[in-house]
Amino acid sequence: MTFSRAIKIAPSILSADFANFGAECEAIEAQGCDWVHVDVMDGHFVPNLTFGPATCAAIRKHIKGVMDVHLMIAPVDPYIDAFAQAGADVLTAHLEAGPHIHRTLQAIRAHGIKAGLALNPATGLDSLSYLLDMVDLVCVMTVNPGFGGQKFIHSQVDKVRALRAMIGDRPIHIEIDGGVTPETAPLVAAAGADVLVAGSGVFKGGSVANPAPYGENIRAIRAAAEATRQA
Ligand SMILES: O=C(CO)[C@H](O)[C@H](O)COP(=O)(O)O
Ligand SMILES: [Fe+2]
Repeated sequence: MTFSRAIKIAPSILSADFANFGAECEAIEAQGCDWVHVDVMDGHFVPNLTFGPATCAAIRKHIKGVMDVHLMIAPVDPYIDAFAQAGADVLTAHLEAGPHIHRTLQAIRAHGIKAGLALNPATGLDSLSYLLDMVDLVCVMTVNPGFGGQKFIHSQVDKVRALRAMIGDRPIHIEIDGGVTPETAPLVAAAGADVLVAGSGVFKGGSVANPAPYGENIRAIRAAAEATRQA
């Protein structure tokens, strides 16, 4: 993975057909997405359950590009090895998921993959200043984690702007997760985000049998984000 601040669209398969993940991943890649975002939920850290490392390993075989795994689980440390071995290119843990996030990030990087740090909407940037040499991606949650299809939380745009200033020239991605649409994408892109996760915003209107809407949705989000970058 070479580092670039170009806009990347990362569809969240939380909004895909759960009985058809392989074909869904192939469809969104064929329709022009950049990364595939995989949401792991444990029913404890967040009030919803999805799947574990075996499903991630199965999905991996159907993704040619970057598999971006978002762990919404606590504790997280006992599962880092399993998700790394499942083929994650980026493995993201939550700052709020345990008392030893520095150790968690070390454990992810020990696998030679990118370490991501996710922040809930109510979490500030203070602790991050001590972790900047340990992260390859910071994920700003623009919804409370746990469900797709929620409304974008506008207070997070200022956080993205402050994060952009804090990161400076370091090769760290800023990822936005939750409520991304052609209306909200320009706000976060202008503030400095480069990875835009979108679940409902990409999958709406389409299916494996009719994937063209996936491409239209991806292009609409990308165009809106890129327009504000150039403005
Ligand atoms: O991590 C997540 C939820 O916790 C999902 O990635 C996120 O919600 C994407 O879904 P949508 O674009 O529909 O908001
Ligand atoms: Fe996510």
